[in-house]
Amino acid sequence: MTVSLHSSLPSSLPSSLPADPDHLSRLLGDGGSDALSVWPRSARPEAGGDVSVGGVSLTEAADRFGTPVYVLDEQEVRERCRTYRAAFPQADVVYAAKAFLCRAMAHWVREEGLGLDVCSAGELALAVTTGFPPGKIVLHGNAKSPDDLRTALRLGVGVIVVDSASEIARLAAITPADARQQVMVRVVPGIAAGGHAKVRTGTDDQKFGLSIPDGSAQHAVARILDQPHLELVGLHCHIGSQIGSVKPYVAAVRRLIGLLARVRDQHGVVLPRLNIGGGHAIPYRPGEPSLDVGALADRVRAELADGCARARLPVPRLMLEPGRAIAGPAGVAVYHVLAVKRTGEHTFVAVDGGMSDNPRPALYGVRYAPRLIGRRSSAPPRTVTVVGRHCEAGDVLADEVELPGDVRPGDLLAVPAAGAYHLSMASGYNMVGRPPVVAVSGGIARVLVRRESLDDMSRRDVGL
Ligand SMILES: Cc1ncc(COP(=O)(O)O)c(C=O)c1O
Ligand SMILES: N[C@@H](CCCC[NH3+])C(=O)O
Repeated sequence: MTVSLHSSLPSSLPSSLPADPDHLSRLLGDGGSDALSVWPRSARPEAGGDVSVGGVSLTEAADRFGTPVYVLDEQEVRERCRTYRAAFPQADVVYAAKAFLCRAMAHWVREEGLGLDVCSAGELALAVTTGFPPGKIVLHGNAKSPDDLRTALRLGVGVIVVDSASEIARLAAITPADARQQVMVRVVPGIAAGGHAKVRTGTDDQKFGLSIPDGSAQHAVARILDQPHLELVGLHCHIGSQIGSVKPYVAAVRRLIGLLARVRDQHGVVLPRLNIGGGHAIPYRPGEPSLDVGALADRVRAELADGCARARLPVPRLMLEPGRAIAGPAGVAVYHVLAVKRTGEHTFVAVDGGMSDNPRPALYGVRYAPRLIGRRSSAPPRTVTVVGRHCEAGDVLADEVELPGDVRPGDLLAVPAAGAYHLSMASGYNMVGRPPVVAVSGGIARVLVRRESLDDMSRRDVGL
């Protein structure tokens, strides 16, 4: 099966709307068929250079909610959840909340049959207080605080993924005598994969997980098996983020099966579950690769079947944790241009957001594809650098992108693929306030998370 999350527009589009990406691009005046490939599939050109998402005009959304504003296409999120469910019908798919979490998001992924991966008491409490079943939640973290662990036990999370030796004793000490907490061990399989050095977590000698070669993973397994109130249900790995190929996952599965076999040989215990984490790549600019979820499902299933047969193990139940690939492509950020500055070599287009709502270009050098919306321009394109409003020269949102040469203050710029790791990593820098999140679906816009106000910020400042 080959299912690409980006390959086509859904067949259920209203017939009055053009369903051919080439046609959409021509209407938008940008020529190539690739131009809309990184937008939510509901994106449509509208009169006067506007674009709608989920049937809602982005220009109107900017007017109504102010800018910067993050627009999240509910159906895109739901369809992405369904793609995973269809590709992995026998597996537990849990959405990695760190990509983006709010109450509505928790509802959507639950309604689509996914579990949730959280990594703090905060993410956990938000999910549970909004009705997410705690048994479908997995708790992660390389340094879980006492509060994280206590909250997880109190609320009854399904699985805690142990990430260090010291965590085992801490967890065992606070697990109630009449309880048995299910745990997995996070293993480092020794595989380098991921879109940037800062997001590669599959190699030894780093802060995440427990190494196989130095014996830490096996040691953790033995210690957990000694704890009467902990039930070891499987192994976990998360090899990195923004991974565009299935090969590293197959290699990771092979190594984890090796460890499952050693656990069986040493302890006589057959672990029933295997969690291969998330990390599936999405394109941020037209032409960039995405991970083929169908191919991943096929190859992982085949490797599990072969590897387990060779090791004479039953095939464990699979778990996976996509974050970015569910939320990322569903989001579009909309900014107003505040200033345009031409220097000797560059044109800087400064917008009313920046690294406080999207730190990713500054952190990983990620490149985005902003576009002018809300008016048509016939001006020839110019290569510009879209920058933010923050007090850093490195506050760049999109380096070296082509925009119409007459881009000017008051214009609107929309940045697609903005749904993951923007607002969840947003900061209070310069006290500009974090932008709102507006859900769009069926022509209706509704605020999910309101804009952070000066009042919100000043209420925390309680000293004199
Ligand atoms: C343990 C774990 N699972 C899942 C994810 C989700 O990753 P992604 O959003 O790249 O799918 C992460 C973040 O990289 C993670 O650390
Ligand atoms: N935050 C990162 C990836 C790390 C994911 C969490 N382990 C990003 O924006 O791409």
